[in-house]
Amino acid sequence: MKMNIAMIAHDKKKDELVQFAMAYQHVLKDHCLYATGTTGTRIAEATGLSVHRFQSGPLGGDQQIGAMIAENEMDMVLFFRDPLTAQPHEPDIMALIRLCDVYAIPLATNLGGAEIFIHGLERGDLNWRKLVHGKEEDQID
Ligand SMILES: O=C(CO)COP(=O)(O)O
Repeated sequence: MKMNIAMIAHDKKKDELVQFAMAYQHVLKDHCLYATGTTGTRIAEATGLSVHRFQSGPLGGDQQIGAMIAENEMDMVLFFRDPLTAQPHEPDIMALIRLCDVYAIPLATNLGGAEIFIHGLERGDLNWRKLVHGKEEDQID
C-alpha cells in the first residue's frame, strides 16, 4: 500500500539522508514522498525520485508537514535532526514532533531509527495505517 512519507534533514544531516534515500530508492519509489524545500531538492537531484517539496524548514516547511499530520495524512516521518546546532525555527520543529505523538505517526529522528522503519515499511509493518486511509475514503463517499 502506498504511504505518505515525509523526509526532512537539518543541514549537517542532509548528506546522510541523501545517502539513505539513494540506498533505499527501490523502497521509496513505491510511496508518495514529501520534504522540506532544500532537503527535497537534494533528494530529488540525487535519486531522480519525485518529491513534493514544501517551504524550506525555517520558512515554514516543518509547519506544512505538520499540517498534513494534523489531517492524519502523513504515515511516516524521517527527520534527521542536528542535535548540536541551534535552529531559528526550533518551535516549529517541536510542533512537528508533538503532532507525530498526537497522531501516533512513526517518527525516526536519526539514521538508526530510519533503517528500522524502512525495513518495516518494506515488509508491511505500516499496513495498520490502512484503517486511517480507509476512513478517509469513507468520508469521501
Ligand atoms: O530546517 C529544516 C527542518 O527543520 C529542513 O529544511 P530544509 O530542508 O529546507 O533545509
